[in-house]
Amino acid sequence: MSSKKEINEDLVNERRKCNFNIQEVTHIIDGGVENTLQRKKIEDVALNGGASLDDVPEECMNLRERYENALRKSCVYANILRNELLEITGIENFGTPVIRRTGDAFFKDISPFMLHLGMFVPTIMGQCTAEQQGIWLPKALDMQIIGAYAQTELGHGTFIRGLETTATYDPKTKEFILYSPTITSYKWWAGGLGRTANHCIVVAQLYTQGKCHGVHPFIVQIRDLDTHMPLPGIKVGEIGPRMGFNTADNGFLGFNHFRIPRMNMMMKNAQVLEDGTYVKVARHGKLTYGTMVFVRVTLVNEASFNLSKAVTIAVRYSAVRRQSELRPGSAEPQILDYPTQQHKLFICIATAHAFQLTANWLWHTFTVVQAEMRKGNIDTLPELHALSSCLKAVSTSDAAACIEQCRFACGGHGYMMSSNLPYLYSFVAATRTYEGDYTVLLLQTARYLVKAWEQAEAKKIVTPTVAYLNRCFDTNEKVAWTNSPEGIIKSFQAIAAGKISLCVKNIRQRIKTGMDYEDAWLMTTVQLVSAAEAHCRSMILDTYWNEMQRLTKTSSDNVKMVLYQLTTLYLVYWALEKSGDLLRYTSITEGDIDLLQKEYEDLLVKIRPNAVGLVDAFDLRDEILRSTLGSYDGRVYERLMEEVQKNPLNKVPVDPSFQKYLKPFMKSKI
Ligand SMILES: CC/C=C\C/C=C\C/C=C\C/C=C\C/C=C\C/C=C\CCC(=O)SCCNC(=O)CCNC(=O)[C@H](O)C(C)(C)COP(=O)(O)OP(=O)(O)OC[C@H]1O[C@@H](n2cnc3c(N)ncnc32)[C@H](O)[C@@H]1OP(=O)(O)O
Ligand SMILES: Cc1cc2nc3c(=O)[nH]c(=O)nc-3n(C[C@H](O)[C@H](O)[C@H](O)COP(=O)(O)OP(=O)(O)OC[C@H]3O[C@@H](n4cnc5c(N)ncnc54)[C@H](O)[C@@H]3O)c2cc1C
Repeated sequence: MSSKKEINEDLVNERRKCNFNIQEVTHIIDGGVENTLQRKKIEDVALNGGASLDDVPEECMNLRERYENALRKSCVYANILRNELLEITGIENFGTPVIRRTGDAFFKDISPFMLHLGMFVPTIMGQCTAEQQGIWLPKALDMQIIGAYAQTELGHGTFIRGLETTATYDPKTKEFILYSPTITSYKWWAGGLGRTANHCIVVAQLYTQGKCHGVHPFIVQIRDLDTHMPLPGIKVGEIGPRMGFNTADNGFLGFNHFRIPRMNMMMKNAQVLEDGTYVKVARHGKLTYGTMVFVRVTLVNEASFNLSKAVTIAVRYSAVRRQSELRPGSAEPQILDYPTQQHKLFICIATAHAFQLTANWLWHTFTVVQAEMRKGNIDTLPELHALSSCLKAVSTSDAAACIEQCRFACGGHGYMMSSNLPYLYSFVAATRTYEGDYTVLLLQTARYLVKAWEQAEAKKIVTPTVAYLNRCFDTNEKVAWTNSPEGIIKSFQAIAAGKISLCVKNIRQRIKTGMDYEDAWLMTTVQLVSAAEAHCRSMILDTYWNEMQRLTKTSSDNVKMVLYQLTTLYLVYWALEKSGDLLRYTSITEGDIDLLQKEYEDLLVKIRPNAVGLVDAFDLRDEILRSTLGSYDGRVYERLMEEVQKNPLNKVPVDPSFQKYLKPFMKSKI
């Protein structure tokens, strides 16, 4: 066991073995040297005070204490945000992943301000007119008002058109009347709504001049700004303990004929004039869903970031942990030396890279589409919706699975809250559901793919992300298998095209048997989800491979080599995972699959000496990792012991409950 200041000897050796320049890889992950410098500057400012601010671990507090503690820290952090960080990032990057990253140093669970920054502010920016932004945005950025995003109801989350809350315009008073007509119409789940927010965005069915115009967003004050009491006509509270997010005060909200001024309707995309006339401004009906698209785009980055934390913890721990013996009497190996452990972990490093590069690419696409829409061109929105839907679904789902694998890789200690792995898992598990459930979003992408297939069939040129359909359309034969990165990507495109084609065929066959289109679609949805997933995987593989090629063009040879190995590992891993599909849609043989397996195992051996270097390259400060198992110095056992001292149960040698329950119980029966 190392002394307090020393770095664990095994980790020292691992770092000595690393044969590439770690900083170079950090710059690639960050998207350039400038970004790394900016990130470090932000981290230095935000974490200047040591960040955690907790004497007792969050997990040792009761629900109320946890909330109060999270709110206390949120105020400290928000002060740094508004007084110092906003100046560094600029308003357009407020709430960027970099800020989100420093936030994690303050909260193991979630800040009650997260939705204010993550959705309330972006919705004001995206859904308000310039005049409305002038009113709300400065107050929101300065946090004079604190908001939530209340869309989901007790009865409906996925099906937004089915929301029941009504906003009825009254031209006499020039107000909207908000009403919750049923128990299922109560807003449910909104983060920050239960105890913290004094305002929220409410998505409600708009009625004017006796007609319903569908769901629209409104900005609503729900609590008095001085007393924080709910305003008359508002019923608000916390929904209760959940798997994670326990400090986010997710809330419920009901309206009893609650009035708001006309101008509180967010009017960028549609307006209600003083006399009650409804005017549609936007050229696309779904622009009111804009905040969701934005958050889905950022969630791909979240998936990568959280996974990079989990795998940093698990790889460092696996270098420190020794277990079993390979031969009788031999020294216990580091568990990282077991190929099965490498199999669990190296794919997680590669996945974090794949999602990071895909997230950067998606963010770029998002900004291009936004710029086009500002010019009045909405043609690229459907493609962005299809892309962000499937990438959000697959990245959050894979990240959750990988984080759980990192926990498995840490054995019993990984189950400790102090490892931070359970927190990471519960956070990322929620991202698979919120902002659009996994299956539901893949089905949105499937709609787009079926249409694209029909266009390809009509010999029309389809959009760039589905361009492979034009190429694959005429191929009746299986695609020729070649074992190369390009060959694997092409094969995945063939799988996607094959699955989409089969879906279209099955839908048409079902219609021929007398089903209407909706039923034929419904009966094909299991295959449609699979087709959308295949399309998404082909895109991730393609983006990861091509972006890594581009980004390493000027890198040193060893960096090129290790990143090539990692990218190839990712491609080969997925080829093996989907070998059934490859057998179906390409000319791959059993012998080829054996070769792939051998290549995969060889790659594990090659990557092994650089494993710790690769996770060090994520450059995650200990304050951000917040893990007894994953710190840079590898003092795992000392930290686990230190944590025990902080446990309130250990403050007295005999717990008072002994006299109260245990002793009488033991004496009660002879
Ligand atoms: C101190 C603080 C510290 C740190 C904080 C700092 C910073 C924080 C920054 C980042 C944090 C990161 C992330 C976290 C942030 C917030 C997230 C937290 C919590 C989650 C909040 C929520 O969950 S909010 C609720 C979200 N709800 C949903 O997502 C609902 C899902 N359902 C839908 O999206 C839709 O209903 C639907 C897509 C399922 C279907 O809609 P609808 O029925 O209306 O449509 P149709 O099926 O009929 O389709 C019609 C056509 O419309 C197209 N369509 C659908 N949606 C869109 C869209 N969004 N854009 C464009 N087009 C769309 C559809 O494809 C159809 O087209 P056709 O051509 O085929 O007809
Ligand atoms: C931690 C957390 C935080 C949240 N924060 C917020 C917030 O701040 N604001 C807010 O408004 N909401 C919030 N939500 C709500 C969240 O957006 C919804 O829970 C989510 O969109 C899923 O909707 P649902 O709960 O209605 O699930 P459901 O739609 O009821 O899904 C249940 C099951 O039915 C399936 N299903 C549903 N529809 C279909 C379909 N058409 N085809 C096939 N299968 C289908 C789903 O795949 C799923 O398996 C939050 C949720 C969580 C868990």
